[in-house]
Amino acid sequence: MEVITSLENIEIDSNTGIALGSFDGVHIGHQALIVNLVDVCKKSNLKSVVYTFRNHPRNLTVSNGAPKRIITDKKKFHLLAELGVDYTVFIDFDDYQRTLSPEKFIKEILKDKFKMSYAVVGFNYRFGYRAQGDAAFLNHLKEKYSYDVMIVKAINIQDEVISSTKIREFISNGDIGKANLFLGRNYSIVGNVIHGKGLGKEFGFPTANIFVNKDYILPSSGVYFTKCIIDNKMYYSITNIGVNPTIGKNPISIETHIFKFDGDLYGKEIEILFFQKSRDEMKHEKIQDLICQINRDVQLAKKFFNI
Ligand SMILES: Cc1cc2nc3c(=O)[nH]c(=O)nc-3n(C[C@H](O)[C@H](O)[C@H](O)COP(=O)(O)O)c2cc1C
Ligand SMILES: Nc1ncnc2c1ncn2[C@@H]1O[C@H](COP(=O)(O)OP(=O)(O)OP(=O)(O)O)[C@@H](O)[C@H]1O
Repeated sequence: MEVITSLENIEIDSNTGIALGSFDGVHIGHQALIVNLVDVCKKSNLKSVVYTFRNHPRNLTVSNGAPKRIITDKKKFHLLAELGVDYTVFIDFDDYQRTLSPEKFIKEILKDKFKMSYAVVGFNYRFGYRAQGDAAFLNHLKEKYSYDVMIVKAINIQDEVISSTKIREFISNGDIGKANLFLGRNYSIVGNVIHGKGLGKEFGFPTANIFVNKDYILPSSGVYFTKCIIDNKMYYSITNIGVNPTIGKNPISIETHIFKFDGDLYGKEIEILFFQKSRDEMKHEKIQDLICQINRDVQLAKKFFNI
């Protein structure tokens, strides 16, 4: 899959089918839409394109700004490539994009630059200046600009429409089961290992502390059953997210105790896959109580993973 970062000199050697949206999380609804896109493109000899933005459009359009992100750009590209997408457009949502009328967006970008013959959008997709365009409008102009439109109906799980917004809520409430169900895979955090307080080793539970930038949504503070991917190898682990109240006043940290691992991880990128929340973070009276509790946490994780 090729990532297109500028609208200048686009060189795609055939007409295209284009899916439109932010696709944060690439959840089950997004996946269904993209499977349809790739399928229709294969049948009609078109290149498949996902048209998305580097920054969330709500950055420029609403006062409380963009929502926190679920996945990294790298992970998004990886998932889209796995689904068979040929090109992902990944450009800045700037004033030019923001002020384009829906019709101009169709003509000047989708038709003139990408030779679009098929548009694939969800039931609730909106686009163009002040979100004036929607799926029905895209349909309305299809003869004028000669393209077809597929409007994907709402994909639900347990009578709830899947959306990135709901998944962010599940994650921040620690409802990992629901987040995983809607994502169609384990929710995960990717980040580089940084230095922590250096106390974990003393307690007998060394932890890899992960740096995550503040643009990302985080699970509620507490202890989670997790697995870690390090250099393409999977390990069982247990992860604490919180301010470590037993130890004093600390900024929020994400730290993972990895089972059967004792290598040096500083500076390395690791991925933590979340399975279930076990408990909330607590302030213990004594350090010894915290150590006993972590021991119990580890036993529960081993039981959970059947190891
Ligand atoms: C499984 C697990 C559970 C934890 N639970 C708590 C907790 O309930 N309360 C708390 O203050 N700290 C908790 N911690 C965080 C420890 O205080 C932390 O690992 C220790 O301070 C070492 O931090 P460091 O990696 O920055 O050296 C937990 C850590 C782990 C790995
Ligand atoms: N559950 C769903 N079923 C079908 N299509 C969907 C679903 N969710 C999103 N889509 C479609 O996928 C494309 C990308 O949508 P978008 O990135 O806005 O996702 P979203 O989950 O609705 O996000 P948010 O909750 O942040 O608004 C759009 O065309 C949208 O209509």
